Amino acid sequence: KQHKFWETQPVGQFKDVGVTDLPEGPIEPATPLSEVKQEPYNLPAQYEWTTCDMESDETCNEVYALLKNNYVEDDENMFRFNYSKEFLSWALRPPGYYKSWHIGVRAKASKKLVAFITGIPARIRVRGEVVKMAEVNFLCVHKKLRSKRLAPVMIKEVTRRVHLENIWQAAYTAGVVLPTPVTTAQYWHRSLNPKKLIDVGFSRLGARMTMSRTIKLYKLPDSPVTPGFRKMELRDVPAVTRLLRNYLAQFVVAPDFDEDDVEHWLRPVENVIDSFVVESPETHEITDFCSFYTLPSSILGNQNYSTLKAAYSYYNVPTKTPLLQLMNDALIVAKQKDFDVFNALDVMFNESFVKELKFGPGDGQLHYYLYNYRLQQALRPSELGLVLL
Ligand SMILES: CCCCCCCCCCCCCC(=O)CSCCNC(=O)CCNC(=O)[C@H](O)C(C)(C)COP(=O)(O)OP(=O)(O)OC[C@H]1O[C@@H](n2cnc3c(N)ncnc32)[C@H](O)[C@@H]1OP(=O)(O)O
Ligand SMILES: CCOC(=O)c1cnc2ccc(OC)cc2c1SCCC#N
Repeated sequence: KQHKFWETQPVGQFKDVGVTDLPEGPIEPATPLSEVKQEPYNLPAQYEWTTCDMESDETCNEVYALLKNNYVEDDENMFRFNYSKEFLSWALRPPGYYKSWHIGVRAKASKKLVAFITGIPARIRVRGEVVKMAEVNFLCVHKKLRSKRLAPVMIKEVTRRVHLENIWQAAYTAGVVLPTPVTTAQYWHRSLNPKKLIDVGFSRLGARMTMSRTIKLYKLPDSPVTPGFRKMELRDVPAVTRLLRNYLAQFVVAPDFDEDDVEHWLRPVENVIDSFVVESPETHEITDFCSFYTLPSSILGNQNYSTLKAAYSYYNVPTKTPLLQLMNDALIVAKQKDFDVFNALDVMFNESFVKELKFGPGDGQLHYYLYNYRLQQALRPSELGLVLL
């Protein structure tokens, strides 16, 4: 397969797969800031760059609408991600974020937003090295402007703006295969509202199964079973940071979260992120943690439903409570909050609970990528401790 753009980029190339004497680490060296292209890349004449101020409600609305109508769909065009405005504001404004990395393209005549790409700063540990990276996400070109080679220009422009901040690596995921995945994860889905999932055509009634039997199969208790299971609060940030840093240390690639990161990424935000701790009733020690984020999808072409309410497993840290029990409590609270499905990737130790908790394997895969950083060999998903939004 010809990758005319990606063959020009400092990423693992398919021709190098299997070559093991290449050194692990940056593929190209950092360059002096004076050598970074100072002016934006050229766009086709009728388009212009714009920086999207995600603190502006109006701009947030434009970004929301572009993604709602033009962002990722599954292969059967059954769903399209419908990130909420408050989710986008949360996802794009972590500690130390750069407005200049929220990049849009407008049609000069209509001023309509027609394309988008974002970066946020992150400290990612790769084996023993903590590397400053950009996490690149929300790459989107309006459906009417596809296959015009706009994406490579968007990617080069975000790369240029990241370079201007003296950052030379990036992390990103995609459903498509590009040069060259560091690992490939599989989605797993746990029905919470089986009737709706069958009605939209995602799930099918099992052989010799009635609807009532299916509903009973996925039934969950009304409340969590773990004593001391409660919503995370601001005062839990130091304890959760300790738990999480210790747990993520066992993975080859993982975020290097400090307390400010934990306060932003893991503190509950209604309709965006839900997180829970287990506080021992005896010692009041925080022993476990679990979290999931809210990412609805538009349901394309169904008479009865327009939106799928999906929860996505985020970071979970079991130390005293078995992971199986902790995740079952996460399912219980997700059901309480009226989610239709609970999704998880087979990263970290997620493989250990999916089957027993009645997840089914998805048919989509999520490929993880590093930009300008070579790993000697691909990872198993269980070696990955990174969840991108
Ligand atoms: C040091 C800092 C570095 C920062 C940068 C790091 C890298 C960040 C990389 C970005 C990470 C984003 C992560 C992220 O956002 C999460 S993955 C979600 C991506 N977005 C969507 O799928 C939304 C719906 N699709 C679209 O909007 C368009 O189809 C897009 C815009 C996807 C492509 O627009 P198009 O009109 O369909 O296509 P052309 O413009 O004609 O361009 C074709 C070229 O684009 C390559 N392509 C296609 N999909 C890609 C994808 N998902 N990543 C990277 N490259 C992708 C493709 O291989 C080909 O190159 P090749 O000829 O070499 O094969
Ligand atoms: C019911 C299970 O499927 C999904 O939750 C879902 C929802 N919306 C999507 C939008 C775009 C999309 O494009 C790949 C997939 C979905 C999926 S399956 C993969 C995500 C997970 N888990």
